[in-house]
This record gives sequence, structure tokens and C-alpha cells, in this order.
Amino acid sequence: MTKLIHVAAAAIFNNEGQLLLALRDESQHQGGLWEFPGGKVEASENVRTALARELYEELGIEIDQSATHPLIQVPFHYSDKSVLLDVFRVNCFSGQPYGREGQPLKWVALSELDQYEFPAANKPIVNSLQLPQQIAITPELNLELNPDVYAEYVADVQSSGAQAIMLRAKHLDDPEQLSLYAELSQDLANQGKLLIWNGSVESANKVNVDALHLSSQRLMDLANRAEFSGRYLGASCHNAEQIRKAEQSGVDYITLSPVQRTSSHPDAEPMGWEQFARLTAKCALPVYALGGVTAADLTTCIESGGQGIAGISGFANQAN
Ligand SMILES: Nc1nc2c([nH]c(=O)n2[C@H]2C[C@H](O)[C@@H](COP(=O)(O)OP(=O)(O)OP(=O)(O)O)O2)c(=O)[nH]1
Ligand SMILES: [Mg+2]
Repeated sequence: MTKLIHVAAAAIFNNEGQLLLALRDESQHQGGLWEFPGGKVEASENVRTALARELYEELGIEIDQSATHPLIQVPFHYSDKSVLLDVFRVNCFSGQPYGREGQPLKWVALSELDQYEFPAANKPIVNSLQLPQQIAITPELNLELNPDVYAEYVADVQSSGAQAIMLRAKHLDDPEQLSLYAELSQDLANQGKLLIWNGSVESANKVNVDALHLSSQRLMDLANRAEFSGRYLGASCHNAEQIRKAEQSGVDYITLSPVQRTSSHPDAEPMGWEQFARLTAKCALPVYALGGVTAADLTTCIESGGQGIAGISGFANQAN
């Protein structure tokens, strides 16, 4: 197996919520493309020490480690080298960053990231930055085809801190679900929240669904990411084989479950946080912990390499 070059990189935020990008020199590997500042971890160096050293060398800033959190780890194979991008979110630093190696810098809004050209390995990093940390999944029970019931649920979830809602209503047929989706999506978008439909590629494409989540069965039947025309395609995974399939078909994020025992699937054996961390470390995609997790687990999840948490219970009173 090719040896991975361990690289520490940073998504550095300023007080306006903008993100710092640097332009790689033409002479470098992946030259002429924008990057998240950072560089190679030296032998026997701790990744956080390497990050602090690189950011000082390249930008002249000192980072506050207590406001520096793991974002995502991306193993990636270029034709000429293999890297493990170990990316951290840096929320606090001292000093005014400047290109100490002559590289141009730019502060950009999260919504503008799509306008910049990055190395291929950076796609999951951009997804990770743009995707929310918490997804509330609608409970199936006691919900009818009544937008008011869902609207009420959505309002309830608002207060829980979830920035995305997954509409999962298998007891309704596709046209009914999609009419609910249409009803709710604009409203949520206006509030800067994301609505994800749990359904099929075929039905989603017909009405231009922007964010779609596939069951693990549908994931296994997916040939390619390009089959779905919307912005985000996610999938449910429960094991290493499904994770590999998600990576190969190019989905944008996955949920991994069950992490803990959950009332919705009482017989499923939970994997626990250690196994969650092991599987997530090998996965080049943002990974949401699902199954018996609540907002109280968010820190554990982030420290375990996860993107965030998803769940039915723990987000809204009605869901319990
Ligand atoms: N820093 C950084 N490197 C990235 C990103 N995306 C990506 O594919 N890479 C690759 C390019 C390189 O092969 C490797 C990082 O190497 P680097 O050139 O930054 O390393 P360094 O700062 O230690 O520089 P050098 O002294 O070796 O020239 O990771 C990214 O967003 N940021
Ligand atoms: Mg560098």
C-alpha cells in the first residue's frame, strides 16, 4: 500500500465568519489551486504542533489550540502521491495573517467556496464546511399528510439547534412526500436551513430536490453521484463495505449507525464511539453519528472525527 503523506491543514475563520484561502504556487504539487493553509507533519511531530508551526511559517499567526477542533480527515490518492489531509477548524488566532511565502490570500464567505478551484482532495472538506453539524430526522409515527403537522414539528426542531431537517415519511407515497417537501423547503431555506428528502434519485430529480438522502439499499444500487442533479447527496451506512461504496460513488456525506442503542431499532447492536472513530478515520467523507445520539454527544462526535449528529429522538419533544 502507498504511504500516506500526513498533512495538517486549517479552515481559519475570522470574526465575520469568513474563511482564509491561500493560492498554491504554480511550482508546487497541485499548483495554481486554492488551498487551506498548512503543510506536512514532520516525523515524530504531533499533528496539532505541526498545524501551529505551519500556520506560523506560512501566515505569521499563532493559533489558540483551545479554539481549534478536528473538522475532517481525508485520505486521498493522486496519481503521483497519496495524502492524508488532517483538517482542523481554527476559530481563534493572534496576529494578522499575510503570505509569508509570497502566496496570495483571500477571506471568503462559506457560500462563496464553490467559486474557487481546489485540489480534488478538497471536495469533502468544502462539503464538511458547508454542511450543518446537526440533522433532525422527522419521526414517522403519528404524522399524517398534513403540512401543518410537519410545520409544527419543524418549528419545534428550530429551538433544538438543528440546522437541517431530514424529511423521512415512508408511510406516504412519493408524490405526497414531495408535496410536503415543496411546502417546507422554501420556508426553511429562507431561515438558512437545509431540508433533505429521504427518498429515491428518480423521484427527487423529477422535482429538482436539492438535498437527497439514500437508504443503504438505495446506495448499493447507485451507479454514480452524477445520477442525482441536486447539491447534496447523502447515504445511510452501517459497515465498512457500505462506506466504501459511498466513497466510490462520490456521495457528499454519510450517516453511520447505530452508534448507541436506540429505541427506534432496539435490536440493532450499537458500534460505540470507538468503532465510530475507527470507521470515520478511514472514510474520506463527512460522517454523521446516528442512533441513540443527542446534542449532548456533539463534542464526543467531533472529537471522534465525525461531522456531527443526526437523529429522531433528542431533537424535538414530539419525536420522543
Ligand atoms: N496545505 C494544503 N495541502 C493540500 C490541500 N489539498 C491538497 O490536496 N493538499 C496537498 C498538496 C500537497 O501534496 C500536500 C501539502 O503539502 P504542502 O506543499 O502544503 O506542504 P508544506 O507546506 O510542508 O510545503 P513544502 O515545504 O513541502 O513545500 O497536500 C490543502 O487544502 N491544503
Ligand atoms: Mg503548505
